[in-house]
Amino acid sequence: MMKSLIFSTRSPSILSPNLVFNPYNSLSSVYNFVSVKNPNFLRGLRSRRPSASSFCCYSSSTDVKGRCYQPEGEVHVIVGPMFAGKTTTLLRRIKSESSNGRNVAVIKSSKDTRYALDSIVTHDGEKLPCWPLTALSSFKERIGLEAYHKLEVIGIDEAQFFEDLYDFCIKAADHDGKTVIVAGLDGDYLRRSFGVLDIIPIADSITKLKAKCELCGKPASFTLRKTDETERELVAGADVYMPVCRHHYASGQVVKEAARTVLQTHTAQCGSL
Ligand SMILES: Nc1ncnc2c1ncn2[C@@H]1O[C@H](COP(=O)(O)OP(=O)(O)O)[C@@H](O)[C@H]1O
Ligand SMILES: Cc1cn([C@H]2C[C@H](O)[C@@H](COP(=O)(O)O)O2)c(=O)[nH]c1=O
Repeated sequence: MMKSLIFSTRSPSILSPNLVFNPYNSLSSVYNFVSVKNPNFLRGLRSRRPSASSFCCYSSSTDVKGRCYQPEGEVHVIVGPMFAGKTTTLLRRIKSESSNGRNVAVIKSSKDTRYALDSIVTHDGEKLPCWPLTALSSFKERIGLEAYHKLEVIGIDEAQFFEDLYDFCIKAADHDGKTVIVAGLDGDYLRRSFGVLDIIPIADSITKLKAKCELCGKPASFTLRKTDETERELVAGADVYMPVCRHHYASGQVVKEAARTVLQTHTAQCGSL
């Protein structure tokens, strides 16, 4: 069973498998108890000023005086090559939002099976429970409508693998008032746009992180695939990929090309014997 998918860094007292109490919540008691499918659901609304005094709409929240308002959504994007700290940054931002009393949930592409199925895991082993999904469109149904409405921050990791990223972010931020924090690769191993760039026009902030070039130690903005596989999507880690600087990306591609030519010539020669 899926566990701990909406969470807080504070320890909640779980009253029943479906009912969780957040002792840190300072708002009226009506907000303290939330029944959801997930046992680790935790309430906590950050005090936010209502953008309009009293209207109720599809995904409204309620302020301390019980007035309905539509919170303003945001989209924040974290990109960079592999090993740059994208997941680490996402994880910290989510933890910080949670510590500030906001309801958070994290999603990752179910294609990423490298370290764990239902957690986002950094290359250093830090982890956080998440919803592994094939499509973002299924999130609302999976989490349940009530829990979705109460959610304030949604983190998305391995975002390059979601085809419906743009539509989801528009809906979540513009219509449902969620803060969406997206982490993923901006470019593939050929340095071609890898999906996440689609949401730049709807983003409030963009952070491009750098890794460390594995060949010279300089800042690395690109991911070099060490193997000969040519499919775009190839889930793997340091066995297949390495972060490199511009110089070593270019020379790495040249070396790969030369190796391929040598191999092809050799195969052809063997075949003609
Ligand atoms: N070649 C490597 N193999 C394994 N871990 C690495 C390598 N290069 C850097 N790291 C570690 O990975 C961390 C970043 O992990 P993570 O946040 O999961 O990155 P990203 O999500 O951008 O791939 C770095 O702080 C570093 O300690
Ligand atoms: C460059 C590149 C990467 N991938 C895959 C490899 C990994 O499974 C993820 C990226 O993981 P990270 O959290 O950023 O380390 O994406 C791919 O499928 N195709 C590529 O070109």
